[in-house]
Amino acid sequence: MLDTEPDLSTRLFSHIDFTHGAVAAVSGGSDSTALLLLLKQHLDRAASSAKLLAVTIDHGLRQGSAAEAQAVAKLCAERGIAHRILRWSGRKPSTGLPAAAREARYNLLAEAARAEGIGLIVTGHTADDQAETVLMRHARGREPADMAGRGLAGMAPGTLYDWREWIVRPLLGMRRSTLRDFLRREHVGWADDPTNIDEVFERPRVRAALAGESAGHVENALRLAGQAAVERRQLGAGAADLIRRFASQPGTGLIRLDPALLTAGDDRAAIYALRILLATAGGVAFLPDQTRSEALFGRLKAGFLCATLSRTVVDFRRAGLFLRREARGLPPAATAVDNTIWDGRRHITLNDRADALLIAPLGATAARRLAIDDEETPASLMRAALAAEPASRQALENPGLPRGEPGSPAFVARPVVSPFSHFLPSFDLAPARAVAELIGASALPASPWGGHSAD
Ligand SMILES: Nc1ncnc2c1ncn2[C@@H]1O[C@H](COP(=O)(O)OP(=O)(O)OP(=O)(O)O)[C@@H](O)[C@H]1O
Repeated sequence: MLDTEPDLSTRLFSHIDFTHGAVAAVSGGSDSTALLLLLKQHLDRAASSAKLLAVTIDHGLRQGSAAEAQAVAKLCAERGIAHRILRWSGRKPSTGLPAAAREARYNLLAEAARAEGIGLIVTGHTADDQAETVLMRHARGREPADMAGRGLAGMAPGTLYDWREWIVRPLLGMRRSTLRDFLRREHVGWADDPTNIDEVFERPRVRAALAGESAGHVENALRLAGQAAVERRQLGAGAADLIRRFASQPGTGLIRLDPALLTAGDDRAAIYALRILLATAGGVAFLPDQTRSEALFGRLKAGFLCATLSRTVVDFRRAGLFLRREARGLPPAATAVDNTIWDGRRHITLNDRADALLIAPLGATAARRLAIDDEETPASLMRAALAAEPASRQALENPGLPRGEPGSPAFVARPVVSPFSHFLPSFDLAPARAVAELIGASALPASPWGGHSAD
């Protein structure tokens, strides 16, 4: 081994907090195999008590995947690394297979981490993957105004999964060729996934195109991503600041924006804040379209209105600018499932698991019976927001039960920051934190970078 290699693993991992261990996602390809060996080297030297679990997902999608997983198991056994193979046993869709496989993979990795009390998953995404991602997004050119600030930032160094586990990508600044050189020196082989060169798919096409370009082409793409990431973080910090200064929550499900937001002076950040709040109030995973959000912002500047965007009613009147979930398209009454998200907005925790509990929107009739004692906010708005909150059917039908708030003692409905509750790229930490504080969502888990800021 070259003398420089301990420096390499220190450089890659020393800013990450491994106190609570790590799951290494190892497919058996060159990148994640190198990731595993470099991480093991680092932990042996710097954090020998930290738990390391390598996990390989066998998607069962091509011949040979089980053998590749076994090869990783063998390598791990030789190196004294705990390893698990997890199979994707769910239904395989006929369209959108790569996305479904990715979703299943992250879910299995997160479950494995949770089972071991580990809050950190590391993946082997490289600078080459980053360049491909940026070029693909560039080529698609969707929503140019938005992509300039967000999508072109590429993959974030970290992503919070389900508001719980951090997925960290320590190799994002490393070229694949460097990692392969490392493996060759270590005399460790790797598997080549044939789908990586199957040009039916977009990523392999971009990969092949990049292989024919000079190194400068990749560097340009990475520089572009770096600049876009800085812009995205700045925009997020600006939006977070505006949310803290101008947004409040007068009642459950109701967000009030001080109209001074419209003239605060930073329209880009205000529109970004508005988009995040619209998605949150509506329980939508994606931010509303940039162009429509800009148009809405322009109309708000012009005066009072009532409009709907992203399943959210935007009601601007003398008393203020209010956002709430529209009444249309709420989930029908259904048996509550513990630890699930209701309507994209509320995390449901059941207190009493013995009984089948029916949850339905509270509805306008029941909301009308609730006592509202808020002098500043129109009671009709408070009630309209409460009508879209989850309530147990039992509580609704039993007039003897106490009123005042929807819900029931049988479950807790905790707000979630909808656009970031499943995947929160570290670029967007600041606005996610500001919205979580605003709506009373759970606090974010500690950052994997400890005192360093790599987000
Ligand atoms: N079968 C697998 N088992 C475990 N980890 C995997 C598997 N496939 C991919 N990974 C992890 O994901 C990283 C990226 O892999 P790859 O680029 O093939 O996936 P991707 O579909 O682009 O993933 P992503 O959606 O996260 O970008 C790998 O370096 C590895 O850490």
